[in-house]
Amino acid sequence: MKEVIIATKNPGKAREFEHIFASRGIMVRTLLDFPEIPEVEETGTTFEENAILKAEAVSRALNKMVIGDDSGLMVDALEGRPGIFSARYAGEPKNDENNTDKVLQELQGVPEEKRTARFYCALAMAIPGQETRTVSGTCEGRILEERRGTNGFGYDPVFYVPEKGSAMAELPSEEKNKISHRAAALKKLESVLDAILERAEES
Ligand SMILES: O=P(O)(O)OP(=O)(O)OP(=O)(O)OC[C@H]1O[C@@H](n2cnc3c(O)ncnc32)[C@H](O)[C@@H]1O
Ligand SMILES: [Mg+2]
Repeated sequence: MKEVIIATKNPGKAREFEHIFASRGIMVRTLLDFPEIPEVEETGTTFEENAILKAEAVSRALNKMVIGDDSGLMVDALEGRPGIFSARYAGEPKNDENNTDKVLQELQGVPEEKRTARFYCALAMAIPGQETRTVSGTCEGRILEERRGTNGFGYDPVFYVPEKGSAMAELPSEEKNKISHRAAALKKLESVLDAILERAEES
């Protein structure tokens, strides 16, 4: 069976990649399957740099093709924060609940029309002996005043998706996976990825 390795320890992301790839008959493995690989330090100054750091470190460790995902929430009224610091916005250790509370607090009193935001996802594909490629995708929305829904992960309960009329966390995973920043980025990797997986299966 075709297989793709994603350099993530985030179970929410892992689930999404599993769903997206399962529909195409591809099995996903993540760092949750390789507990011996240490967490990669995200020292980059952009989503792309961090995605590359994760993909290349794990690709070197396993000598295989690996995809890294660095993503986050950018809120206009907060000048793009939490941005690349989305995972640790409320401090260490990272905690989705506290991060979401912090964004809600910072936006207290900000009217609906000024609560615009977007999710951003950078993906890096590292292949041994080749130059790493990056792609990105976004998903536009705005920040709600309180949580809605229990699906998804991270900031999904406070992220309203106008085209769906619901919070991201109210959408079933099939719906999120059609419109998400992650799905948009992955679509741009599709053709390259298919070619690589075909070749891997033949050899
Ligand atoms: O680095 P890895 O191991 O992949 O896991 P992480 O959780 O640290 O992931 P990031 O460094 O990319 O940080 C992304 C943060 O942005 C948030 N985020 C990313 N994608 C999201 C999504 O689809 N829905 C909600 N929140 C998301 C999420 O809360 C993460 O903590
Ligand atoms: Mg991280």
